[in-house]
Amino acid sequence: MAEVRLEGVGKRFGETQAIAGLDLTVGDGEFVVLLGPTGAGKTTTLRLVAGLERPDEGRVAIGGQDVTGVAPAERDVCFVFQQYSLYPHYSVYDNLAFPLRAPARRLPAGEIDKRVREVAELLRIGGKLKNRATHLSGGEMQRVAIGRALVRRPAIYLMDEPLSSLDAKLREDLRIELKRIQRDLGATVLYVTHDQLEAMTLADRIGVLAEGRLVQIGTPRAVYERPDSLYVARRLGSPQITVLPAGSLGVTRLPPGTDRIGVRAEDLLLHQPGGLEAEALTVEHLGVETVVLLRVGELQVHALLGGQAPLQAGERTTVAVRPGAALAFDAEGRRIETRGNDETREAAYGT
Ligand SMILES: Nc1ncnc2c1ncn2[C@@H]1O[C@H](COP(=O)(O)OP(=O)(O)OP(=O)(O)O)[C@@H](O)[C@H]1O
Repeated sequence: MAEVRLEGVGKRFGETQAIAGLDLTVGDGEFVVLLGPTGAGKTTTLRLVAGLERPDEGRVAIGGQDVTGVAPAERDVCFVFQQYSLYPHYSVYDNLAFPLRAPARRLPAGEIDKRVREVAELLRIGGKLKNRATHLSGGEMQRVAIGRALVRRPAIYLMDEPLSSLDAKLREDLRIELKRIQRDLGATVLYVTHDQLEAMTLADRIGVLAEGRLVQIGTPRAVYERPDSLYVARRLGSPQITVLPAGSLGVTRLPPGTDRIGVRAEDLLLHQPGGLEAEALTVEHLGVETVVLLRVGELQVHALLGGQAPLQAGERTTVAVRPGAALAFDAEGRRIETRGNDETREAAYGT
């Protein structure tokens, strides 16, 4: 595995500046997830690393070697796409073995067999090795597609929403497996997803893209708790952060220049003596937590309560923001950091 570095990379398609001034390093053995809305440049970033696109400016280095002008086949990368691309007439075994049988690799048959069986076990398709690829469920096919990448040991795995075509349960299982496998192999991964749960749980660092620019990169916790901007704050958190004019919801201790506040759903406390009058508009019981949409005067805010909260739609309650938990943003949507604020926040969470 190896470090991958993009320096000052720009890529334009006609009028569209898909990527601009991108500096990004994925450390050796690191799992970096790219997040961003559609068209932000996530796939283009992967394609630039793979060599499927040439940058207009800047350079790409893999393991310290400048590969900007190197053809995809000569780059030591492995791409996993959203949709499985298998050889339909081959068995699962042969699909998995295929990348290892390339003449250039010159791997002994015993070594190929060992790797295929190891990866098949990891992905729990060991019992299906003799099946034709077409005689598998969609989830099994995608496991084989991921397996075809994992049998190799490239400098970096590039994964473009590899789990998005799977059902929720399988997605969760494979997410956990993928993280374990990545740790075991010490693999370097650059991964694209729209799924913030995947981003939060898989990533060592999350990079947030906006219109081809990397607007923030950091650990999932740092990006969630200390987003640089409203744009980033809105990318993580379910339900989404509520953004309100400064002075809303009784939050008064705010730094100078605060234009809007952001309140995470888990930072709203219900049944608070002295809190603001509120009405529950909808109550969603999700098992481990309950999502409540509250009307507070003219405003609507989402609250997230632990467990099965004994609250019903139409019920009245009182609400307050956890002291120090509101995020402050200026008129341009940049977060204003104040020591006092962050200390209070830490005190509020006991961290
Ligand atoms: N081959 C191409 N020709 C023209 N425009 C392109 C091409 N590839 C990408 N683009 C444009 O570049 C921008 C970035 O595209 P990209 O596919 O990287 O976004 P993305 O963040 O991966 O989006 P999504 O989440 O929808 O996959 C978009 O505006 C897209 O329309």
